[in-house]
Amino acid sequence: MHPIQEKWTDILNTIREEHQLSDISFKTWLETLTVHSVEDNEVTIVVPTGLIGINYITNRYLLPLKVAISEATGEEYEIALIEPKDIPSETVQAPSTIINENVERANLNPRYTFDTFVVGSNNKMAHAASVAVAESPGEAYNPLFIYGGVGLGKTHLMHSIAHFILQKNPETRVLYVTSEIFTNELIESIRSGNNADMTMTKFREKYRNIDVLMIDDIQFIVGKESTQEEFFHTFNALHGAKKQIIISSDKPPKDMEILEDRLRSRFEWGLIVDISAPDYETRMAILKKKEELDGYYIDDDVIEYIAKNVTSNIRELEGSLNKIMAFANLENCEINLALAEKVLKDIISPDEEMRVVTPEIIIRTVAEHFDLSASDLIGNKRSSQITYPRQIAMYLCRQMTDITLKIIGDKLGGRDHSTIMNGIKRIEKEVQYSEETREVINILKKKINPAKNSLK
Ligand SMILES: Nc1ncnc2c1ncn2[C@@H]1O[C@H](COP(=O)(O)OP(=O)(O)OP(=O)(O)O)[C@@H](O)[C@H]1O
Repeated sequence: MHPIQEKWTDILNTIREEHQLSDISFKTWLETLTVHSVEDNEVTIVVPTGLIGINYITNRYLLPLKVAISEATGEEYEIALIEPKDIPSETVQAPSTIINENVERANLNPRYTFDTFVVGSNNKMAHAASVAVAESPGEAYNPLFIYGGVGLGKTHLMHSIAHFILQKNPETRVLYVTSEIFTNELIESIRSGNNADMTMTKFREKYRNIDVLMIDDIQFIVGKESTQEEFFHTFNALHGAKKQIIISSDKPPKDMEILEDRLRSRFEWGLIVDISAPDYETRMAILKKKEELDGYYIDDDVIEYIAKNVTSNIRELEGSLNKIMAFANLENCEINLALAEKVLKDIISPDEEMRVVTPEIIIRTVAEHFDLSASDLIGNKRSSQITYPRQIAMYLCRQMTDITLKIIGDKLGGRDHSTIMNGIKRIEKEVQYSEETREVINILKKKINPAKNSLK
């Protein structure tokens, strides 16, 4: 073993001490580095966070690394940073996170910290980019645009960034809002003139007088002209003043069809990272983390059963575990595989005979999937959070049952057949161009009729 490899931990710890690195910085950027080889005075170091990590380390830690290596060995070395994919035989540890116990802020979920975020192959880049932004808001990547499917951890990452920034500097003005809140406040300020709690001046003060703006689920401003217009000016004001902007969405800017081009191009100025569905190992790790955080003890076969069968949505993965715990508490019974199978039979039932699919099953399943109630879908509310699931229900009723448009309309709150037709057409179109919608449809079909629609 080369002396640099022997002394590697000490070299990293020297940098940590001399530069007074926080635990999260150290664990994300340095502790995960491994020395691949040392040849002709060049040290090749593997960076598990890929290109994001390589850029970040080059800017921040290259010199400290050179100095620490030269202090430890008495010789000067050049450094080459490579991605793990360039050394296929190497296994590299994923970056981990730290305990960060004391952060609790209004509007932020206290549990959504880097510490409780499990890093896996599905979110490694998004996590690394988030840590980089948390460490140097307004400098590293601006805006940071995080996209991915439903319930995959975008909000969790955004809150983690906010907690981290506030913990390091409690004076920082961090604002986290959903795009729905942004839109509602804008509407209120326009509608109410100067007599309201939220006048236009107050609205602009609120959104422009801050250091970090986080807008969750930006897809909901698509198609809303005045919201896009105001957001465009908010964006420019903040970005021009080097304030950090973090945006989440269910799809990348290029796939947001009716987004104004000038906004799309701004979203593409910084860094765009995605979060995909977790693999089996990550699902296991997330369940174990939850078990640890909630102080449960659950047999591995139960955890494995959930991880194997609930594959595409982390909210649902956690929900499955919660459901089992709640049932066991209520019934005061032991948590075992048989109980898990019983409690989760609506979600997971691979061996079940093909069930008869009814519109009621479809409506209930779609509502649950989107965290709504069946009466939301049947009712008259027309917000996009409800319209989209309602149209999905129309589409699935058409696809999975033999009933007529008229009966689908009756089941969905007495809607007429042209409304149903339009809803079905919209989803048919989305299925063609949106991978996201295709995925949602697949998941729902599997939930509605697991025996017929198995997912990988
Ligand atoms: N990598 C992870 N480690 C631990 N928990 C996770 C991870 N990813 C997601 N979760 C958990 O899954 C749940 C859903 O995550 P979150 O709300 O962040 O998803 P989202 O992508 O914002 O969803 P939506 O598209 O509905 O807004 C949360 O309870 C979150 O803590």
